[in-house]
Amino acid sequence: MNSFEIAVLGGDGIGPEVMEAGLAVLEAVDQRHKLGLRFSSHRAGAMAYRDTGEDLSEEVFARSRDADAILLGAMGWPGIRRDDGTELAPQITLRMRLGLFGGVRPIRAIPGVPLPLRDPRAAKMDFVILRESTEGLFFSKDKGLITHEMAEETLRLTRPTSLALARMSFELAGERAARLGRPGRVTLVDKANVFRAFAWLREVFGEVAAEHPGIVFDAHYVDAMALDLIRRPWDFDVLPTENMFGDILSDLAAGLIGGMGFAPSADLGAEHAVFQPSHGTAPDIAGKGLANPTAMILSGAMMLEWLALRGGGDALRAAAGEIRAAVDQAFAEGLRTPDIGGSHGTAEVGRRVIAALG
Ligand SMILES: NC(=O)C1=CN([C@@H]2O[C@H](COP(=O)(O)OP(=O)(O)OC[C@H]3O[C@@H](n4cnc5c(N)ncnc54)[C@H](O)[C@@H]3O)[C@@H](O)[C@H]2O)C=CC1
Ligand SMILES: CC(C)CC(=O)C(=O)O
Ligand SMILES: [Mg+2]
Repeated sequence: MNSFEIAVLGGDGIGPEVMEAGLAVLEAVDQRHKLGLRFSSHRAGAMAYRDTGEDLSEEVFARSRDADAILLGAMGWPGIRRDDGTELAPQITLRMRLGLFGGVRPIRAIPGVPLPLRDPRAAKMDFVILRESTEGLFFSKDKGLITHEMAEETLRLTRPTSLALARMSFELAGERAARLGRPGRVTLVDKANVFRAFAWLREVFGEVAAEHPGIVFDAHYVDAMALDLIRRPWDFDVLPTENMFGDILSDLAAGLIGGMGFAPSADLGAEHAVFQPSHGTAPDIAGKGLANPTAMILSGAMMLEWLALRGGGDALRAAAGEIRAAVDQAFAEGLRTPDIGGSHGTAEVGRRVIAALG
């Protein structure tokens, strides 16, 4: 029987709250399908830093690196800062140290969840932001030149990472085209009208596009994309983009499907992967049992699919599909979290999704 060691980093604020519901769902599918999931929890984040002086100790890093996959809640807390004034962000450290360049952030309208856009086509929204997560403007983290007179941060793109991102984009578009029965399309989101780095990135993507003639390739400026994600989000498929652009657009896109509580993510590298909601620690609702754990639950499903691709077998893929179907069914049957005007709290979401698993 397979056995998968999953490192669990609940983190801060609503992180551990949504993690509890996410783990309950994973344990339920594990029991049914005998997936061999073994969870070990570790402390990391802003509160760990406050209490121990380390936000991600070498020991926790090593246990996470050596696990088959990492589940992360959310980390950081506005009041807990480093000496330079920035917040603790061990999730960025994990992305950088484990080479998790591919930030996969799917945006899918869940049937029954009220959407802010009134156009009926909004119910068909199903696209993926592919946020490069180790370079771009975030490359400059802790390296910026800050003096009394100026502050300078640097955006860097490298050829190996850009090629890897392009390949991931076209592979994802190919898989989605086969699954959704529609032509695949990769739309690079950049600012090539102003920065040569992005004109260069278009060329790198063009090289990979030439190897995938069945997939449409085009590019869109990021400011226009912010507009079009509000105006016609149903027209898009796979949207690779630079780290900072992806960070911003993925929150905007989460707003299109009901809020941060519905937006899962996976940070993928060649060897390692972190699965976490796109949201943060939500200090405004932390500790009240109000957080919507759907994003965490769906991130767990993404983890099962990734383990399946790494030789884990079809049971994992089936379990991921069951989780997604159970989430859809629970909302279709009236589950309503506080972020969409309902009153069903974090634990209730977990219970209803588990009940919908059948
Ligand atoms: N990956 C991570 O661990 C991330 C960590 N952060 C950190 O989290 C802290 C708070 O950041 P914010 O800018 O407030 O972003 P946030 O994502 O925590 O919250 C933004 C808004 O979305 C709501 N929200 C977020 N998750 C929700 C959920 N599951 N259910 C219902 N509502 C939800 C919050 O209540 C808030 O109104 C900061 O310290 C930030 O650095 C922020 C983003 C991602
Ligand atoms: C600390 C942040 C960079 C995390 C974040 O906003 C994200 O992962 O989207
Ligand atoms: Mg973000």
